[in-house]
Order: sequence, then C-alpha cells, then structure tokens
Amino acid sequence: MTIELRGLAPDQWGLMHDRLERAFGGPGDAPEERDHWHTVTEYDRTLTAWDGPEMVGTAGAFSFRMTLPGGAPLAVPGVTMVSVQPTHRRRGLLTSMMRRQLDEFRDRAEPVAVLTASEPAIYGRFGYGVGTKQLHGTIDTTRVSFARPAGTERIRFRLVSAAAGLTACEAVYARLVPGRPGLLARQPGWETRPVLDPPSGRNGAGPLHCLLAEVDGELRGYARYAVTGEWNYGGADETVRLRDVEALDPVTYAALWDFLASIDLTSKIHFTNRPADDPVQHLVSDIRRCLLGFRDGMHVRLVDVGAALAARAYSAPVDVVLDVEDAFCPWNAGRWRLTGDAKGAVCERTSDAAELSLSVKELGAAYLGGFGLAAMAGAGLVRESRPGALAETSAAFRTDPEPWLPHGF
Ligand SMILES: CC(=O)SCCNC(=O)CCNC(=O)[C@H](O)C(C)(C)COP(=O)(O)OP(=O)(O)OC[C@H]1O[C@@H](n2cnc3c(N)ncnc32)[C@H](O)[C@@H]1OP(=O)(O)O
Repeated sequence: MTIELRGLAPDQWGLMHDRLERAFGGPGDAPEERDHWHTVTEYDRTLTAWDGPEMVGTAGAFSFRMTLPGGAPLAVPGVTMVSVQPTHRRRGLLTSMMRRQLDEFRDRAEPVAVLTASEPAIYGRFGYGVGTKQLHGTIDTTRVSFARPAGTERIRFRLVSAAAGLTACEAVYARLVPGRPGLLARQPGWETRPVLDPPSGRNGAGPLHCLLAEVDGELRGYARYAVTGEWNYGGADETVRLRDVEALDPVTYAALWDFLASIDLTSKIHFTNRPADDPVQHLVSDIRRCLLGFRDGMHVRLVDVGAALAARAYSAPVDVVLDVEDAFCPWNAGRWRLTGDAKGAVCERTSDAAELSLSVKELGAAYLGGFGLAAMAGAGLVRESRPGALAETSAAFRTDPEPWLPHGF
C-alpha cells in the first residue's frame, strides 16, 4: 500500500466531509453545522491521504489567536478534522499526517499547536499534553441556593433568541478573551458558532435561549441555555442545559446563576464545560449536590520550545535549566535556560547542567498554567536535579485564573 499525502482541492470538500463523518460514525452533521465547517475550512492547511483513487485520511488546522499567561495573544494552529478510514486504521496514517503537520507548523514559525481530542489517548505520543480542564456538573436546584451579592437588584434581565443576542454577547466575550489563558479570539467565520442549534442536536431540549443581564441599559453579562421537556408522574422535572454564562463583573455573574436556578418547572442545571476555577463553586450553598467533575479540555504541543516558553509571562520570577525529551520533534530535545517573570521571558539553548528533566508532553500540559509541574513530578514525570528548582518553576508556570477553552473545534 502506498499512501500519498496531498492538499485539499476546492471541489473535494464534500468528499472530505463525508469521509470525516464516516470515520466519526453517528448520524452526521446537520446542514447548518456542515455549512459552518465548510466556511471555516482553510484549504491551504488541510491534508488528505490517498490510497490510489480513495481518500482515506484527513487532517486540518485553523489559524487561531490564543491568550497566553500574561494576556498576550499568540497565533496558534488548531488541529482539527483528523480522521483515518476504518479500512486503513493502525497502519501509521495518522502518524504520517502528524509528522507533516508539525513540520509545517515549524516552517510557519508557529511555536505552539492546540487541539481538542475525540479521545485523549491519541495525541500524547505526538507530544501533546492536556493543558486545560473542562468542569462539568449537575446542580440540584431544589436543594442548592445561590448567593446574591449586593447590587443584583439593579440588574434587568431580557430573554431573546440566541441569534438576536449574538452580536451584543460577542462584544462581552471579546472583552473577556485577554483575561484568561487558553481563550481564542473569535476569527472570521466563527461568529455564529456559539449559537448553532440544529433541532437534530437538541436531544430532547427546546431551542437555545439567550438571557441578557443589563444595568442601566448596558449589557453586563449573558447566559445561553435550553430547557429539556422532562415530566414524570410527580410533575415537571426539567433541566436547564447551560451552554454559556459570562459576565463582566461578579455581581452580574451571581445574578445570572441565581436566575438560571429559579426557572419555573426546572429542578437541575446541567453543564459540561466550565473553567475548573469557575466562581460558581463559591456561590452555591452545597457544593456536594453540584456533582462536579472534570475531564480533559484543550491539548497543547510546544512546536518550538524556546519560542513558546519565551512567548508567555510567568507568575513568579523563574531561572531554570530544563532538559527536554522530544522524540517526535527532536529539534526541541536538550537543555534550555528559561529566565522570566510577569513582564516576559527569554528561553535559549544552554550547556549548563539540567535542573529539571521532563518530556515535551509535560511541558505542553504545564504551558498554560492549568496543571502543576509539582503534581507531574509526583507521578515521576518531572525530575529535579537542583533542590528548589521544582517548587520555583511549578509556581512560576501556574496561572490565576486557570486556562480554559469554552468550546471544541
Ligand atoms: C483533533 C481531532 O480531530 S480529534 C479526532 C480524531 N479522529 C477520530 O477519533 C475519528 C476515528 N478514529 C480515526 O479516524 C483513527 O483511528 C485515528 C485518526 C484516531 C488514528 O489513526 P491511525 O492511522 O489508525 O493511527 P496510527 O496507525 O498512525 O497510530 C499511531 C499509534 O497511535 C495509536 N492509536 C491510534 N489511534 C488510537 C486511539 N484511538 N486510542 C489509542 N491509541 C491510538 C496506535 O495504536 C499506534 O500506536 P503504536 O505506535 O504504539 O503502534
């Protein structure tokens, strides 16, 4: 079998999407979702794998801008649309596409790549580490009450359709992007993604609503949610399925949650992707009845260790020699001296003795500040050769607030 990797011709998008849907299984995308993916496809960043006349593999990348620790944006490729046909799995096609992609990212001088994985076990071998978490929960709103700080009485709520509220909500979201590592600035073509709501994807819920929270006519926050239609012999037992909730100040944030918890006929709020440090944990009267948990969010790959580590800021002064293992991108392997603080950093090759040793996967996991190097050392994945280096470096890498990405791609 000879597999050839090529780009994507303009008339091949439909075939590529059909192949993707076949590899992913399930009913496939609704027409509006398909249109969205078509709009945002970057042809010059899409790879296809061919076995003779058959397209048997796909992989793409989106040109995103991601907030780094410290608040600066960085251009990052968001790896996407990865698939290998069931007839061609486990013969190294994904490996060859990852090879091609990472070489291209390096040629484009993109020091960091990100992705959201269908399965977390796939990408570690290519040097991606889990860099953000997704907090999920189901809050029993018949038992849990929410704090209402002073000032909530000034907030006026309006309910509109998700589409009608979109422009105003996007302006709020844009103001929040620099404040949390991992957030992606909305790129052209992505504006309507937050309100895509095909009936076939609602799983028993009604349409997506947009709740606007205003003070003196100014929008201060919003929530997007749908309500399921569950009733049983005891009466209504509906669930608020929360998609987004964002606010520019804590009073509005508290008021939004309190509103969501008090919608008639509902008894639960269910959410699948909030930041791990969501302040909602401090608003509730009973955290146990929120059934909180977390899973992997965005996976992060340092394509160029030196440029990536120099691009972010650090929570505390750091001066450390890192010895990095990177079998898949050997240009990163070896020793780097990282010197930085809250204002910026320098990271250069050094022949000085190593103080911390780790693989590029652990460095990717720590990069946005959501996972601690000290915890990874507890698992034997980071090794300290200068006493104190681990505690200093771990503290410097951590970020407050925690990194987060509110959606997949
Ligand atoms: C960012 C995104 O787009 S995420 C979406 C990923 N796509 C999907 O999940 C769709 C369904 N799955 C597929 O299309 C394919 O199975 C893929 C893309 C996940 C894997 O493609 P393959 O060509 O089979 O991978 P390849 O043969 O290169 O495997 C390389 C290694 O990864 C391992 N691997 C591949 N897929 C998986 C998996 N799902 N879970 C665990 N390990 C895996 C292989 O066993 C192999 O290990 P080895 O080197 O120790 O032998």
